[in-house]
Amino acid sequence: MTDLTIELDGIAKEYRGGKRALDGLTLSLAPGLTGLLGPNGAGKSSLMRILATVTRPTRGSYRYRGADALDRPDRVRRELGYLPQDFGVYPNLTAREFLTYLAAAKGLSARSARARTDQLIELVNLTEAVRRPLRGYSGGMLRRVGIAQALLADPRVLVVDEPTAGLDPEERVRLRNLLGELAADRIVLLSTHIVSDVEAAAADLAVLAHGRLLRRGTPEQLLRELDGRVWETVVDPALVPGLQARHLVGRAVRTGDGVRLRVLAGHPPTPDAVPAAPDLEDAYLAAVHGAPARQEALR
Ligand SMILES: Nc1ncnc2c1ncn2[C@@H]1O[C@H](COP(=O)(O)OP(=O)(O)OP(=O)(O)O)[C@@H](O)[C@H]1O
Repeated sequence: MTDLTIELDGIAKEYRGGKRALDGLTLSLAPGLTGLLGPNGAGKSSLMRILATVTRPTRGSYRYRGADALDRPDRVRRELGYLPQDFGVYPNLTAREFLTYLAAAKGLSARSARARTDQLIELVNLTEAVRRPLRGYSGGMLRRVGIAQALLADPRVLVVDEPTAGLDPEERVRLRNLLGELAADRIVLLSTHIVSDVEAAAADLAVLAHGRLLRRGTPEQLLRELDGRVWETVVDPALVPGLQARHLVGRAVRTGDGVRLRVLAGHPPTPDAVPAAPDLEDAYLAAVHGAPARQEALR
């Protein structure tokens, strides 16, 4: 069988009215969990809709398992599960009714629809809630229903758009773990604008902003780019705007004697600044706001 790969090359997406959501994006994906990180409006949903063949790019090529996916979207659809950001359910149906209905709509026979639905309900841990109408489900439970529907046809690729939005911390962790497990033998692409969503689970990160891929690599690679460039300093609140004008300033925490800031800079931003170990929040900030990475890291 052909290797499970996705290759996007020079993908651009312009919407009517001239809005350019993607601007020459090149990205390849292999089995495992890839975290697609980017601020609101970065183009994440546009990219995911293109992958799911819901929309076509204005330019560029999309290959799935080596074959042209834009020519034959049906081949991709058969093997790709997609959870859109605005996934809606029928509130009066139970999870089992809803999933069985969708399975039938996908062409599964009644018997395999029932069997697959039961299997997925167990996989996403909704067994106890399965007899209750969806209107009573929490945000996290509804996302798990969404993941289950994306898995109905046992896809090789799973594309999930901001699945952790609106979830409480416990639900986030559970969903991340589930996606991590599913990525053992699938391509899983998870978009988010929250670094901690992908910090623990994704060994592969892609940072997108303004329709462009700004960084790609393992968390360790992204962190290494910032070695020696992250500082912590405690300053009087009145000095914060001045520092922000000169440097990229990350997290700020009020302390008894001022504000503790993380600052990204090539030299100590204040006389008493101390070096700090870079974390992924810093790396994300640096990527999105264009702090210069060390030259060798960019090659
Ligand atoms: N159907 C559309 N028509 C016109 N503009 C669009 C359309 N869909 C998205 N856009 C615009 O394209 C840009 C990228 O949007 P997209 O939804 O892909 O980004 P995103 O990273 O998913 O952001 P968010 O997290 O806010 O959804 C935004 O400026 C958005 O307003």
